[in-house]
Amino acid sequence: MILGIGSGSTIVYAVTRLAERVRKEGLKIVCIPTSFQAQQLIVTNNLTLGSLDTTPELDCAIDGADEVDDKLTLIKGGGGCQTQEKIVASCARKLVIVADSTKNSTSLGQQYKKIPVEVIPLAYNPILQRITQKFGGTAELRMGKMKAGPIVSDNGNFIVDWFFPTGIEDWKTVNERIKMMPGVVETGLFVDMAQIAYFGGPDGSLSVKLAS
Ligand SMILES: O=C[C@H](O)[C@H](O)[C@H](O)COP(=O)(O)O
Repeated sequence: MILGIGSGSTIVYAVTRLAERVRKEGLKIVCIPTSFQAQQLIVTNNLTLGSLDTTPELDCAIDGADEVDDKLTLIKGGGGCQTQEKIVASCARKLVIVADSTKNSTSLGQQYKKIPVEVIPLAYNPILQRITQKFGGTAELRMGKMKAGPIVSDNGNFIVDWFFPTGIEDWKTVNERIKMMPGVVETGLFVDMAQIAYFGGPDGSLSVKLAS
């Protein structure tokens, strides 16, 4: 199986379990990373590392999410990895989301208040202005906590966080319009990409949401 490996804190649990099964059951799995973190995760768990250069068609990708609505529209990119995550997910026949129950919502904005957008550094200020002029809300350049200056993505770009207003329903159109702005590399909006989401509860319970 060719499997995309997502980024973030939740995917770590899935990869640990996957590595256990590969060891015990001798599963043959090639893992395609979605970030530097995912690559390290694959290597440190002794899984087989692949790339889109050699395997551009994936059976499945597993990833976390910052919020999942009832249509399985996702907000991703809390860790700034949405561009590679979306590329890998777009190459996979199936996208499976693993998250804790706080990420589960009926409509976006109930849990997570912003859409991360990866941008070419030169364009960050015009993009901050265009997004808020077109759609409202506020937007800011993501700054480092330990690093002085802006966060730089794995692709060498900046991240703009758009704190969107309430009431937006047509996320597909919003996503397309933001993507058309010169300098935008990728948004953290994943529309019609995930087929299934698993949510773990604090008591060990599991709930599942399927794309309609
Ligand atoms: O950029 C980061 C990714 O999109 C993550 O998958 C997302 O932020 C969820 O991360 P976590 O599992 O840490 O909540």
